[in-house]
Amino acid sequence: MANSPHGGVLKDLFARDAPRQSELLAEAETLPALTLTERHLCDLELILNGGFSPLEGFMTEKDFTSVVETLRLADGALFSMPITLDVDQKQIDDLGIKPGAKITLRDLRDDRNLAILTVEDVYRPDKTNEAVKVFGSDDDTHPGVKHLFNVAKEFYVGGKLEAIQRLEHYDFLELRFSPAELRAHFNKLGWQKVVAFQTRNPMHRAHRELTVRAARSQQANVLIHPVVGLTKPGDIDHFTRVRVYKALLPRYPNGMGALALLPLAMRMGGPREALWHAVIRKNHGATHFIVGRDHAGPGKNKNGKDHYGPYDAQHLVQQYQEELGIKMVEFQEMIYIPDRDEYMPANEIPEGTRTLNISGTELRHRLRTGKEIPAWFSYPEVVKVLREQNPLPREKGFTVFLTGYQNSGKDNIARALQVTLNQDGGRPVSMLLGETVRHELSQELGFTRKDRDLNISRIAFVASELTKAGAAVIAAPIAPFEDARRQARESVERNGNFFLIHVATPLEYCEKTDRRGVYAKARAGEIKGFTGVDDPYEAPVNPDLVVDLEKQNVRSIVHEIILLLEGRGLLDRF
Ligand SMILES: Nc1ncnc2c1ncn2[C@@H]1O[C@H](COP(=O)(O)OS(=O)(=O)O)[C@@H](OP(=O)(O)O)[C@H]1O
Repeated sequence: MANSPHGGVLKDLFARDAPRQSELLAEAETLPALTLTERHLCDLELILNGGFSPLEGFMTEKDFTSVVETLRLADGALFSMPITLDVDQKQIDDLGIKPGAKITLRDLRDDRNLAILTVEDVYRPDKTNEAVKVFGSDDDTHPGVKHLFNVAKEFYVGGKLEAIQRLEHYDFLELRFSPAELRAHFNKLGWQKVVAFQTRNPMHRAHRELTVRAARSQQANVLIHPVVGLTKPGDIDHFTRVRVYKALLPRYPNGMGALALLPLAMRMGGPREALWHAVIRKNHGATHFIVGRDHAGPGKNKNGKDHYGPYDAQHLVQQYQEELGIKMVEFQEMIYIPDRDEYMPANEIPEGTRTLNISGTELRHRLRTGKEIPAWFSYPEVVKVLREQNPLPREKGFTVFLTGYQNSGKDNIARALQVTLNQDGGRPVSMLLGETVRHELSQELGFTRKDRDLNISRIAFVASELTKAGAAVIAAPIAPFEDARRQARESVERNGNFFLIHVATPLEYCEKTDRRGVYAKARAGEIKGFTGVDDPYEAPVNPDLVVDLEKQNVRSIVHEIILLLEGRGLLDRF
């Protein structure tokens, strides 16, 4: 049997309200609707499916104050994290949010109505007190504090919820289990004891050894229960992590491990967060919960010290585990002993034993540079997933952006560069010549500054998307304005390397060698606002390379560009 839910009853509001779904759907259409943020959606999903049992809605002022001050709801049940719905004055006025009113809660991603909230109260929290009591300080280097002060709105709305329909997910559906589903799963498997492991990071061999040991010590099974809602800014995206967990799962002894995803919005609240995590795992049927060193820690504070002591979280969970009815398993750091080719808990290793470790920084370095990641540290199938997510420079796209006067030779350089890159292979090469873009993307645009800027921003958008997809992009518009070129760089650099090449062939030379007679027409006033004649060209301030076709030939210029690309490892073969 799975562990009993916190408070004895699983508050599965989806199940409770399912018989009234059509009625609630119709009612929701008639009510003012509040569009929820990503964070609200995570909280809502876990209130509606019972992950936050015994909650049946967002906290009223009475519950909020009690949780902040005493780690308990007003009725005395343990609950360490405030779960609040924040709104601003305009939303209160526009939607008529007041005690007794009903509000539809809507999904920002697809506009579906998810729940109806019956407002009990609207209150203005003391955020500084909340930060200090919940997170331990008002230092906004803490992501939870930062959210509270900079993102959360001024008022909280408390009240009970009625569930209309589930949030739609499109990724890893087979791994998304509600508490009821997970409990049924454990019961089906006959699992009596389940040790839950919380994580927001990829898992390597040390984590596998640790969880297996934890399970064996309790004669239990393991639930890998990673957070796929919101984690710490800068974390590895959940898509990659879930692929890692899936790759790791077969490495557990036969039938020992299960994997389920938790759509939680973490607050990085250390001890209080650990206790909250334990409640959530109990609601999902776990009997044991692993709490490690610096559990849900947010990192360093403004004085460069950790926000929490390394074992604060363990101490708090320990204090309440009996009352809560879920047993904490302490996470001992697992260290590799090369002479025995095995992992051991840090506190059991005899002094003087040779050990090996790879730090997070070192791992990132090895992934970036393609250096070996040994099998004692991680399984090859896990490393493969991480490598796919950290392509080496030679596997990444880039953009070469040539700017210069009409007939400066930029188009010829672009074509010769295209041939050279095609010869070497490895990536698709995409050309965005000024003329092609004007014909395919910007037919309606003229040559005012506004139109030229819009033309360049379209080129930048396409170049950026192609760069993301791994192509070598060669763009060659006149692009006479610094600002537009800078924005193009910013846009592409979100996805890969950007090289600005100033084709600085002097205007006189461009004009002298113009076989198409375009400059002559511009001089004669037949073309107005022509760059170099009666419209400005701002020379780039920080080009990556300056070339000049009056002094160099196309071949030597292309060679210079190739050297530039090589210098960044983009053309490496090995
Ligand atoms: N007023 C004016 N100023 C500059 N250029 C003009 C103008 N009118 C037409 N053309 C022809 O349009 C081509 C340049 O367009 P671009 O898209 O590269 O210019 S920009 O980057 O948007 O400023 C370029 O053509 P190609 O040389 O065939 O590319 C110009 O000859």
